Amino acid sequence: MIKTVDLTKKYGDAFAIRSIDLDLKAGDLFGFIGPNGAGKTTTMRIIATLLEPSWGEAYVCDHSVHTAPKEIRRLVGYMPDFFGVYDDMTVVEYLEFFAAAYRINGQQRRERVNEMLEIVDLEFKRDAFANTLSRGQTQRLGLARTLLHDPQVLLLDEPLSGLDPRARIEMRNLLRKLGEMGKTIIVSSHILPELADVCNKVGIIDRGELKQNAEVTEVIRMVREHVVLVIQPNKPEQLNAIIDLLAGHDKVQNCELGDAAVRVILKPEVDQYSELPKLLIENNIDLKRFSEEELDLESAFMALTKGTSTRM
Ligand SMILES: Nc1ncnc2c1ncn2[C@@H]1O[C@H](COP(=O)(O)OP(=O)(O)OP(=O)(O)O)[C@@H](O)[C@H]1O
Repeated sequence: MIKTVDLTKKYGDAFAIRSIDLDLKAGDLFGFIGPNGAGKTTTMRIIATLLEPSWGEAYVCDHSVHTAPKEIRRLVGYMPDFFGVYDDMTVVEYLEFFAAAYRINGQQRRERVNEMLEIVDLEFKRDAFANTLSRGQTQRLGLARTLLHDPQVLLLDEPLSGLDPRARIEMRNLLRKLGEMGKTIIVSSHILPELADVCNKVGIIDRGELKQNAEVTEVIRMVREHVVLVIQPNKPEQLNAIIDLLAGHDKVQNCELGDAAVRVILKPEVDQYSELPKLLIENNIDLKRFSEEELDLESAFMALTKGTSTRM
């Protein structure tokens, strides 16, 4: 769906981006994370055919930005980080104006605009002046505008920035919904946790270079060399008995006593451990919880990118 090869943009002697390789499939939701000035906007503007690379290639659905920019523009919806709304237009008029620019006319235009308002949950503001919307509502209006021509690919530059926590949750849910609709989405942010639970792939860009680019599940796997079990008995007085039973086991590296549970770190490469719960039950441990500890994406990335810019 989106592919870039050795994509590079220089301004004078300075590299805005350097040799960026991306490969995104239909339905991918790619979190493009990096500090201010890292090169996110530059990359997205090149894919959107708004900026020419110094060298390298970018393809959308196998169309090259060099040879088929018109085709790409039909396939891509780009939402810049800042965009203006017109003072004297209502929400509906604003969307109708842009729908007309996409040559969507008549009854189809009205239907399309209504559909977009429903997707971004702005029907209740349809007759409000666009410049009276909150920041979150304005971002959703921008997204509705970006979706008007039903693009397969969405490039969203910092859609969560400046939103309050509630608006952020709403926008994240909206991103999920668009992912479920099968769109391929690149969404940028300078804050990792904002995107951690929405995306299936994540890349970290820093000073123009892509430092990490992987499936979210892969990142977690790379970081997690050891399976960590969380074992909680119904009766806290059995915590020590759990440690006594497991500490010397040949699959167990270490046990840590917590307030209500024991964390059991297995030896590297051990991922089969069915004998452990059996052992506990045979020794009359009354188990409330026996599960693998979940690792969140932020911790995973922090572990992987030690030494990367601290500006994030
Ligand atoms: N027209 C330009 N002339 C010179 N340098 C530029 C130009 N546009 C961008 N740059 C530089 O290229 C680098 C990448 O900028 P870019 O806007 O892509 O970063 P970004 O990751 O999108 O940052 P932000 O989150 O602040 O938008 C920056 O160092 C920026 O100063």
